[in-house]
Amino acid sequence: MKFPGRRKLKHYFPVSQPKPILPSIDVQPDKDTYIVGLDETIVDVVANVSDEFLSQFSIHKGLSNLVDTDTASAIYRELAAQGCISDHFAGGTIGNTIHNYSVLADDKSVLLGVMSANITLGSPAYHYICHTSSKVDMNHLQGVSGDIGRGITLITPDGERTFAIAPGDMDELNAEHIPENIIAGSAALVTCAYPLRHQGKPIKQAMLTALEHAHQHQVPTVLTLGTKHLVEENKDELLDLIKRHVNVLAMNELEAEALTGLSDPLQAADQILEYVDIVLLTAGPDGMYLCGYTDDTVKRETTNPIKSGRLADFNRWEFSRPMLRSACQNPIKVFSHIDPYMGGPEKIRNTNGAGDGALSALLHDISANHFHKDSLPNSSKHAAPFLAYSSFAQICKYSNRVSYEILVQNAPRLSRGLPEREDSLEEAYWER
Ligand SMILES: Nc1ncnc2c1ncn2[C@@H]1O[C@H](COP(=O)(O)OP(=O)(O)OP(=O)(O)O)[C@@H](O)[C@H]1O
Ligand SMILES: Nc1nc2c(ncn2[C@@H]2O[C@H](CO)[C@@H](O)[C@H]2O)c(=O)[nH]1
Repeated sequence: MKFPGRRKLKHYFPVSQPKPILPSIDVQPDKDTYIVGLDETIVDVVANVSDEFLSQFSIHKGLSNLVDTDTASAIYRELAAQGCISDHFAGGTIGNTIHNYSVLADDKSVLLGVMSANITLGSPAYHYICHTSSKVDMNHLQGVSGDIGRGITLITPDGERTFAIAPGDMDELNAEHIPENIIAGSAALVTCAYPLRHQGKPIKQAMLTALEHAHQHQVPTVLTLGTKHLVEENKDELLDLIKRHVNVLAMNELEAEALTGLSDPLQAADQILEYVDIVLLTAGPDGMYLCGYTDDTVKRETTNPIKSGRLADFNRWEFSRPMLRSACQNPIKVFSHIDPYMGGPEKIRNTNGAGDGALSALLHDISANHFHKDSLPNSSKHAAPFLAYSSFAQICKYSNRVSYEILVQNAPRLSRGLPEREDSLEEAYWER
């Protein structure tokens, strides 16, 4: 397990202070630290198109649109005819998140979902496996006779990404295929709201079963909202699911507004904290918010400049570490915000996966805490039952840095981890 590291506020990078030494003799190698992700298995077919192309096929810009096989084939034919397909990547919002987690933590994650039982060269399943980290354990996938999903990812000239999803067999995951013991031993279970839009498909029950197992075994549950119209269309069901089963909720500002009716991210996060323990809210060029709870007795005041928005002095306690609300005797709400790292890349060609990247950093911090607690249960770091290894402010910096990396790489999955120390930072920073 690689640790998330410390980052200076100025650049949000790791600094050179010595890292805590972890015990080497008493680490039990057979005691894995891992997270579990449940997803619709999707391969992204990436193409650059005009805004008119989206209108031609009645595709809503910026959203994830479900399309039938005929429409997907027609779009694909048109893209091939125009010669604008630029790549095939493994995708799926949770597939991306756990791949990135495994790259950042240099450690194992387990993917639950379906996979074509017979994989031929060049098929969607083939591309999925080729582009997934070898640290993602795929031994618990359920075999299906058909194809996994295809997510035609249409990038418009402004860098915005829009999906046309042809589901294939991606929603055929059965509840009987969910391994309770694997979930029970994990540091967190992460899944997304997308299965809710496939009423009548087995994946929805599989997801609920996985969440119930996690809940039963006190494994933190993490849900990402996916896309705005999914939230609008399934709001009541989603809220019910969130209140019953979810500890950490991740979303962008549009999804937060769809859920709460509040366009101000801080106010939306404040309301969502009535249902969950941690909110990760990304807001594109406005950066991101990480909000949650800590106990009044262990709260820590920030030394960063105090910020005010719709909530006054909202980041005052951002140096505190997250806790479950139910683990606090006197819970207080904590809010942290960060602007995009270095103002964001100079040119953004494609924003696909920036939010997934932020979530993978938060998961890394949660699992590092789990690992540290297993290894050194008497450490002062565990004087209270914290949910994460670092403070809200520190996790914000880490998540933001990972989002930046996704944006500059122009791909939703990290091809390498972050450097421990970025020595050339000063030159790179001032040269711009
Ligand atoms: N235009 C931008 N300029 C600077 N930074 C950006 C921009 N867009 C995104 N970012 C960075 O990436 C993070 C996540 O972006 P965003 O809110 O767009 O995620 P998202 O909509 O959930 O993306 P996805 O669903 O594709 O993963 C932001 O918090 C910010 O740090
Ligand atoms: N699981 C799932 N992922 C999706 C869907 N639509 C888009 N995505 C993924 O979202 C990722 C970006 O966040 C892309 O890599 C897409 O594959 C969907 O309907 N289900």
